[in-house]
Amino acid sequence: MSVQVDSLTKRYGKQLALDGISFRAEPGQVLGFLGPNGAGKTTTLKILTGYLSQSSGTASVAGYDVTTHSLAVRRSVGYLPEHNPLYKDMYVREYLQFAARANRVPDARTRIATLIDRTGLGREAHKQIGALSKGYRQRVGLAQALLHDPQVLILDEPTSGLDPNQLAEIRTLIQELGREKTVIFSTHIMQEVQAICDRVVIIDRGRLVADDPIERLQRRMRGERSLLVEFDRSAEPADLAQLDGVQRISAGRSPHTYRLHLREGADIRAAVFHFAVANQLTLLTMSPEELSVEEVFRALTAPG
Ligand SMILES: Nc1ncnc2c1ncn2[C@@H]1O[C@H](COP(=O)(O)OP(=O)(O)OP(=O)(O)O)[C@@H](O)[C@H]1O
Repeated sequence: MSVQVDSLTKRYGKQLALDGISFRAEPGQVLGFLGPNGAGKTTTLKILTGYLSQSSGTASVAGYDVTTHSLAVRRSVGYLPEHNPLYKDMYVREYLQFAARANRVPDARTRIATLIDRTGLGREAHKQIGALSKGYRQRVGLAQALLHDPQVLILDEPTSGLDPNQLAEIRTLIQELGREKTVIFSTHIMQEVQAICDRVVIIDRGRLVADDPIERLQRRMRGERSLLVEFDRSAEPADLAQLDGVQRISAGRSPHTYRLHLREGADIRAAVFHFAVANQLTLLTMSPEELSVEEVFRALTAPG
């Protein structure tokens, strides 16, 4: 197991920012670390990279405890912080050479050339960092995080503020990196998690609310599955609610459209058809709806 977190808590003065979270991440996996603003994502990632100490609980990276073996942890982990601090007046190549020296990266020249290519920095590599767009600065941060070829890559909101093209490229890169390394990245963009993660950990107000493979998370919420039906005329919602397997009814967006919220495993398609015939209605649409990861996330992290 390359990342192991057990009952981690963190207090900032009186505030409990992390309230006993535990999770694991394995090599060859992209783990999405999801949560609304202030959930505790950055706090967790800083503890994992040895930049912050926990109040209680344990965490280890590549088999090294973050408290007792922080140097070995830093050697095993590549970290892209949320506000990627770069020296703006340095040139890209110069900056990476400087970072490589600081980390005693062997054969730095070749390594830097490989990473400039890998992170798509080629066209911009001759520029000063201050002259780069946000997306290219993120690439410099990624290249830096990868310099010492770490087993574990920890990226704090690596895609925030990128345009759609840059977003697609960085996501592809993260996915590729996930094949060889353990990648943990934080985001509050649900579609991103759906697009590139194998697994998702969701935290909310310092507590873990889900830790599942993407498909399992969706399956877990299937108790809330619904069927959208549309007739040519109004139906009586109270009669529809009588159908076996229906938990409740809500109105659809267009007239004569109803959303039937179903019990887990219920299949009521035939019953809806018979209902239409018995009530002399014409059935125009019948479509099953499944919750997206976004809806699952909202359901799990709703205030209150
Ligand atoms: N240095 C600090 N001192 C006091 N409170 C802090 C400190 N850092 C974070 N917090 C608080 O701890 C909680 C968790 O913050 P954290 O930055 O880990 O959340 P996050 O999930 O990364 O949020 P975001 O998505 O907004 O970046 C927040 O309520 C925040 O205000």
